[in-house]
Amino acid sequence: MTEKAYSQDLQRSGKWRHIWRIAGQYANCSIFDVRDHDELHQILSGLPLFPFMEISVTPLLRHPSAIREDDR
Ligand SMILES: O=C(O)C[C@H]1C=CC(=O)O1
Repeated sequence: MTEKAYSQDLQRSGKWRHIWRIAGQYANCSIFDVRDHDELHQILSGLPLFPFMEISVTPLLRHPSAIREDDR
């Protein structure tokens, strides 16, 4: 499976909620909706380019001042 197909399948499933290109870089900023660290690791390590990637992970949670009920 290609990187694009793998990513788009996960986007359709709702696990990979956002993918944004970082302007001026071959890099992206993505938001995943996962159960736990283990699920995130399984998803990231399944990327065909995983062995060549530099990934940093920042856990996020809903902000108490957020006004939208559903950020999807
Ligand atoms: O282009 C990228 O940012 C790398 C990679 C991540 C998802 C995808 O479709 O390609």
